[in-house]
Formats: sequence, structure tokens, C-alpha cells
Amino acid sequence: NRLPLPPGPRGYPIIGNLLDMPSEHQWVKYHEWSKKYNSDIIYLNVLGSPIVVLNSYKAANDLLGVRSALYSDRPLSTMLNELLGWKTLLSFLPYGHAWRARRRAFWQEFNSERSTNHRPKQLWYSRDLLRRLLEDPKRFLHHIDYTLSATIIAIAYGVDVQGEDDPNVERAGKALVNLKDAAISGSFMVDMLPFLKYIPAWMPGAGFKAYAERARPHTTDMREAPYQQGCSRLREGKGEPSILSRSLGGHSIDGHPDEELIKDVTWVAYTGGAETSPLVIYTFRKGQEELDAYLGARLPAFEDIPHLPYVRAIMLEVLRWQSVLPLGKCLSSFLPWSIPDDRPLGAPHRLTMDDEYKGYIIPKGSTIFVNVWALLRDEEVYSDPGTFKPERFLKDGEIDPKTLDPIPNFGFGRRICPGRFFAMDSLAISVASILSCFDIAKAKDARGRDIEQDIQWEGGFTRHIIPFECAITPRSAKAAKLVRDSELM
Ligand code: HEM
Repeated sequence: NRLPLPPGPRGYPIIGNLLDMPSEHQWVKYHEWSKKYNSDIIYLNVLGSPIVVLNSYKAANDLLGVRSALYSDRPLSTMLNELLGWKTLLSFLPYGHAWRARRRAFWQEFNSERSTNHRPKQLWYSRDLLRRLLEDPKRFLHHIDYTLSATIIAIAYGVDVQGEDDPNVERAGKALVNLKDAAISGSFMVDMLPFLKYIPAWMPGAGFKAYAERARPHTTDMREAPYQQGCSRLREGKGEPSILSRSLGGHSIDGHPDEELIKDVTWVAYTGGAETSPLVIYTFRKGQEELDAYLGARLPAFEDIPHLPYVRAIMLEVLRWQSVLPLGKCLSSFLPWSIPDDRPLGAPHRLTMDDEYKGYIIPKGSTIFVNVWALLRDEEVYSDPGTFKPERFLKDGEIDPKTLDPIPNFGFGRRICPGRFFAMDSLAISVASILSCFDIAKAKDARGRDIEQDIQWEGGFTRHIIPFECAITPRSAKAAKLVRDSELM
């Protein structure tokens, strides 16, 4: 007996029927359809690629979680993995030995317990960020990017960032722009027709090869250069403890048997740390009263965070309100025309053999997305979901365990984000420090009127906020002094 395929957007499986793709807000529509047809999974077949969208936490937990052995693979992108050189980045590695070894090594540094070892550096750089904001508040987006890159470079390689024009920060910037272009599968024809990778670069239509030749050195450079600097410092006896130094495990640097693995683990920390956390820090709001009452006249430290429920609620709401990774465009770009939609889905998982869910067949090779955007904006779970409202996570002044945590933002199953504890720490200390010292308000025009701006996002591997103006001012002369006098330990 052949099992049926799950329903497509209009209640029956769609196979090759591109016209059935909704044109905008597709993720919200999938979610609505899912409710209408009483099926929490939706099946699409776009240009021969089976795609399954999961529309409930239950489906995501059952499939990606409980049956994670089947769902732990990633779909491969020829452009990204092969032509641009991102092949050994943990996030893109197919399930298997190389992935397991890198994931294990990464987890040793970033599990819930070990992540706390990075707190002194995170604290140091959060204070550095305060000083930068005080001196030059207009460039706040730049300072946030810079600080988070600097933190992770120090933690991964034991290398200090050399001021504003640091070559490592620049290097990462260039490589990540290319990653952003290529991560939208379908941006390059070669992802749909992988045999194209064999055509010579001079042939018409082979522009992607020229692009890859220009871009690939940036990827190599980002993986190699800071690693070599970290090694040089260790050889000179000047290296600070770092992921690199600990990974050597007493072996000599030169000719280390796990050199490639160590390069990959430091590289993925660098990529994850520099690319994802800044996006959420941009979107914080108030919480100052709580900070004033608890801290008095000092700057926050990690020990204070558990006593600051409002600050924690802000972090949860930031994660719920604007997910950062990755884009709905991943799916819509399978189409030969573009769908203007940048709402994020969870990262794609790939199914390694036929599976069955609630009597439906999910075919081997399907790409599985969790409809994170719609789930985190489901009105039945979060009232008035479009509004930024940290209070929804609070009850009687404490975090309400009944409100659903926006943890799906970090993914599911074996491939769940292994940097999540570190990311939450970075967020907590930055949000608490900035809010305790600065007022954040709309920018004003020449006549002193508020400038109304739409906060907009652009796509790629992760979502980026489009630069906007905002007035960041010290809350008082005392707060400014506190920042200036803060010791950079
Ligand atoms: C707010 C910040 C962050 C968010 C929302 C986030 C979210 C995610 C998501 C959704 C995934 C895919 C999970 C899946 O496949 O189901 C992921 C994977 C990953 N993240 Fe994060 N992340 C964040 C910060 C970080 C940081 C700071 C690091 C590194 C220090 C990091 C390292 C990674 C790595 C290495 C993977 C790939 C794991 C694998 O494929 O096995 N992330 N992240």
C-alpha cells in the first residue's frame, strides 16, 4: 500500500505545480493552510526537489528531534561547498565522520558549562563597546559588528584585534559577503544543475566560475590567516589561552595531526560568532528601571543576569520577534523568478531515507524546513505577535515558564545550534550593559522632530538589518563617567 504524500498548500500534494507557490508572506500562508487542512506538514515539489515544511513544534520535535538520525544531513550547495570553499564548515558539512569530529570539538568549547569560560572576554569587550558608543554613538551598528568579531577572534585564536581597520575583521567581512550571496540556494544556476561546474570558465553562462575564482581566496584567507597568526603568537610564547591553544592538547603546533580539524573548529566559531549575534543586539529596548534598582551605580556583570528578569525577557522577545537565520529565500529561490519575501525559516535538514509521519510518506532526499517565522508569530501562542513586548515572557515580575520559549530559533535535533549558550551570554551582557548606561531613542531631524523609520531587513545566509539612524546618549553624566572609568581588565 503506497502511503499518500502530505498535502500541499491547497490541500493536495503539489508536484511541479509552481503556480501554487503563494507570492508573499508564504510562511504565514503555509501555516494557515496547515491549520485549514489539519496537517502540520506541507509538501512542495519545486523543480523536482521535494521540500517539506513543518508547521508545528510537535512535527519538528518528532522528526528532527526524536528521529534525528534520519534528519541530520544537510542539503549540499555546489556553489557554496565546492566552488567557494566552505565545504568543511561545520554548518554545511553533510552528516558523517567529519561532521561528528568537528561538532564534538566545538561542543567541548561551547557546551553550557564550558561556555562560561569565555565570559571574562565577553565582559571585557562589552565594556569596550560601551566606550565606543560613548565616543561615537552614530556608528553604533559598526561598533556592535566590530566588538562581536573582536570577541570571537580573541576567544578562538588568542589574537587581539588591531583597532578599527583590523585585517582579520576585514577579511571576515569579505568572505561573509560571498557566503551571503551563495547561501541563497538558486542564486546560482549551478546549484540547480550541478553538472555545470564542469563547463570551462570561458563559456557563455559560466559567470559563476569567474565569481567563484574571485571569491574563493577570501574564504581561504578567513580560515587560514587568523589561524597562522594565532600559531605565530604561540610559537613566540605570547599566545593567550584560546580555542586554538587548548585544541593543541600538548602537541607541537607544527605538524599537528589534527591541524585541519582545529582550523575548521576555530573558523566556524569565528563565522558563527561574527555573523549571528550582532543581528539580535540591534533590536533591544528598555529595562533600565530594573537595572537601576538592582545595580545602583555600577556596571552589570554576568552574576547579575539571573536577577534581571526584565532583561532576560527582552532577550527572549528579541529572539522571538526577529529570527536571524536563515532566509525564506532559500526556498523561494528554487523558482526561476524571485519572490519578494525575506521571512526566515530554520536551517534546512535533509532526509536520508523514506520516512512516514501520521500516515503520510516523506520521500528520501526531501529538504526539511521548520516554519520558524510563522511559529514564533502564531497569534494563538503569542498575542499581538507583531509587537515587541518583553512583558509576554513575564508573570508577577519573574520569567513565566508557561510562555513558550523562542528556542526554535536555534534549530532542532542533532544539528541544533551548538553556539547557543555563548550567543545568549553575549546577548545578555551586551543588552544589560548598554541599557544600564545609555538611552536609546529615535533620531531627530534638524528641527528636533523624531525621524520615523521603517526597520528593514535584507537577506542572505543570515538576515541583516538595513542601517538606520538612532540616538544613543549616556543616561546621565554619572553613567558616562562609569563607562569612562570602567576598568578594561
Ligand atoms: C542569536 C544567535 C544565534 C542564532 C539565532 C543561531 C541559530 C542557529 C540555527 C537555527 C542553526 C541551525 C540549526 C539546525 O540545523 O537545526 C545554527 C547552527 C549553528 N550555529 Fe548558531 N546561532 C546563533 C549564534 C551562534 C554562535 C555565536 C555560534 C558560534 C560561536 C554559532 C555556531 C553555530 C554552528 C557551528 C552551527 C552548525 C551546527 C551543525 O550544523 O551541526 N551560532 N545556529
